[in-house]
Amino acid sequence: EKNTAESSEQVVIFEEKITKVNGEVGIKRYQRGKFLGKGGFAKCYEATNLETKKVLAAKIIAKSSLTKNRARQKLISEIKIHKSLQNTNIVQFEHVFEDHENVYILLELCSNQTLNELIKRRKRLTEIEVQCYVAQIINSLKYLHASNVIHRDLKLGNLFLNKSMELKLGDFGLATKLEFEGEKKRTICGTPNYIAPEVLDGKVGHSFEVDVWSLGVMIYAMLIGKPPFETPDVKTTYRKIRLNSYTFPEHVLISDSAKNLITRILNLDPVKRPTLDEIMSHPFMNTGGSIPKTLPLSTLACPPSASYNKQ
Ligand SMILES: CC[C@@H]1C(=O)N(C)c2cncnc2N1C1CCCC1
Repeated sequence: EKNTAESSEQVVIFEEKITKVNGEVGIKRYQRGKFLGKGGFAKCYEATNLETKKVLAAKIIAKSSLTKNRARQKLISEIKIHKSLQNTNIVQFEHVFEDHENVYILLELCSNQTLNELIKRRKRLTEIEVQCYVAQIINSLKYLHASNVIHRDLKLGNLFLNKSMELKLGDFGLATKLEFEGEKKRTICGTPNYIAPEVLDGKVGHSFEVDVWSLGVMIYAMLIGKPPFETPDVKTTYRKIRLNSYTFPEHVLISDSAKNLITRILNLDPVKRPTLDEIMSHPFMNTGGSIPKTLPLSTLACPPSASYNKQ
C-alpha cells in the first residue's frame, strides 16, 4: 500500500499502570499528539486519554534531567501546589503519574497559547481587552492568595488562553505556600522583567505583594507592547526596577486612568501598592462600556480577541 508519511508515523502511547481499590490492576492509556513545545525541563505534547477521549496538555519530564536536588524539589513543589488548586481562571491540574523514565503531568489544554504570543502578534491590546484580561487575572490571584499561595513568576508567558480565549494562570514552578500568618519569603526568584524590587533587595523578605507588582508590569506590557523595565541586559533591568525608572512612551496613547493605575501598582514600597480589590474598583477597570455595577464579574463578556484557531 502507499507508504505515505501518515502510515509510517508511529503512534506513541504512554500508559499508567493503576491498581484499583479492589486490588485489580488496570491500565490508563494516553495517545501522544502534536508537539506543543519545551517548558523548562519538560517536553510538552497534546495527549488524548484513550478511554475518555479528552485531549489534554502533557508535560513530560525525563527523570534523568532531575539529577540536581533543586530541580527535583522544584518539581515536587509545583505538583503539590498546582494539584491543590481549583479555579476557573487557573489551569486545571488533571493528573500526574510516572514510569521508569519520565514524570507525566497532565494539564488542561489551552489551544490559544499565551498572552505573550498574543502581544507579539498584535503589538498591543485595547484598553477594553486589557480590562477583561486583568479582571480574570485578579479572579485567579484572589483565589490563589486566599489559599496562602504566592505565584512569584507572573508574566504574560504564564497566562494561557483556551479555545474560547478564557484566561488560565499556569506554571507553579516558582510558587510557594505560606505556612503562617505574616510569613515572609526570602528566596530570590522570578523572571527579570517582572520581578518585584523587594525580591531583588533580598533583605526584607517578600509576600503576596510581589504578585501585585508583576500584575502592574503586565498591564503596562499589554497596553504599551513591552514591559516597563526591559533592557538588553539583566543587571540594567534590575537597576531600573530598584530605581523605579520607567516612562510612558509619547507615541502610545493610553488613558490617564491606565497611567494612574500602573503608577500606583509599581510602588517600590509593597505596603503602598493597591490590594486586588482596590485594583478591581479603580476607574481604569470601570470605564469604557457602561457595564451596570450589578452584573457579576462572570457576565463581563470579553471583547472578541482574534484567536489562533483558523476554523
Ligand atoms: C503543558 C505546558 C504548558 C502549560 O502549562 N499549559 C497549561 C499548556 C496548556 N496548553 C498548551 N500548552 C501549554 N503549555 C505550553 C507547552 C509548551 C510551552 C508551554
